[in-house]
Amino acid sequence: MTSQPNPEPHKGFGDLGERPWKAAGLPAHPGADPAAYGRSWETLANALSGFLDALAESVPGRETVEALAADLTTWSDKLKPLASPERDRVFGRRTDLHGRGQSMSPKLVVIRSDRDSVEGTVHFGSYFLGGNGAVHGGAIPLIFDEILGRLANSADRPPSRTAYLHTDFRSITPIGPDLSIRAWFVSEEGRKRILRATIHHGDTLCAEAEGLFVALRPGQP
Ligand SMILES: CCCCCCCC/C=C\CCCCCCCC(=O)SCCNC(=O)CCNC(=O)[C@H](O)C(C)(C)COP(=O)(O)OP(=O)(O)OC[C@H]1O[C@@H](n2cnc3c(N)ncnc32)[C@H](O)[C@@H]1OP(=O)(O)O
Repeated sequence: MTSQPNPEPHKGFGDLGERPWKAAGLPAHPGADPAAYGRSWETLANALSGFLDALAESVPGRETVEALAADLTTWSDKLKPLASPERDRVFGRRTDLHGRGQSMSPKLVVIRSDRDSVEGTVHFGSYFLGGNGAVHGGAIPLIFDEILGRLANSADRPPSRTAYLHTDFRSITPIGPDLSIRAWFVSEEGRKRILRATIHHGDTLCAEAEGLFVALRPGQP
């Protein structure tokens, strides 16, 4: 399987657009216009991730904790009235940005992608600490589902969902450094797409995964 690298690899990588909703038989929906935000949504997503890392690392005094809780509550109260249906939301839907404009999984920086494979870097901040400098064992399948799921749904393929995701933890995945991440198609037969991925720190294999993604039948959520 060979194809040309995408010159702007993160732009639209795994962008499902309206396909999931169409597959589920829902009408097209305008959604939020990413262009309306300029770079500000990216700045917000970076600030949010940076905040979570700083909070995870800090040992603040009681006054700071109380002030922070009050500030966060003020922002939640401002945002709650702006809640919108899933298809209109921006958080996690900005596939034109590295990291999709969200903080739930670490930022995936796509360096190269084509129809059947993708390569990039991932960096786990302190927010994703399990213990003793190693990434939490649940955060690793999270980034594997992200990269495999996006690749499985790339290049105008009909939307699919993860049926299984098998992860092998080969050595600790360190918090802090940029790690190399790679994913590729193994096979694509009927509705079944099998893909694999690896995470390396330098030459050390940290973790590897295999996922089965099954294309949704019409009306499947
Ligand atoms: C659509 C996405 C919408 C997102 C839109 C937002 C845009 C944001 C942009 C970017 C996002 C980033 C990207 C992330 C992507 C992440 C994706 C996920 O994590 S999805 C959440 C976790 N997964 C579930 O919740 C699935 C729950 N399970 C199901 O819904 C069904 O089980 C499903 C659809 C997977 C299959 O069910 P059946 O009834 O349609 O099909 P059957 O007949 O069971 O299976 C078909 C074939 O697959 C095999 N199969 C199914 N499950 C298997 C398994 N666990 N192990 C082995 N084989 C399995 C079967 O044996 C069968 O094979 P034979 O045709 O007989 O050869």
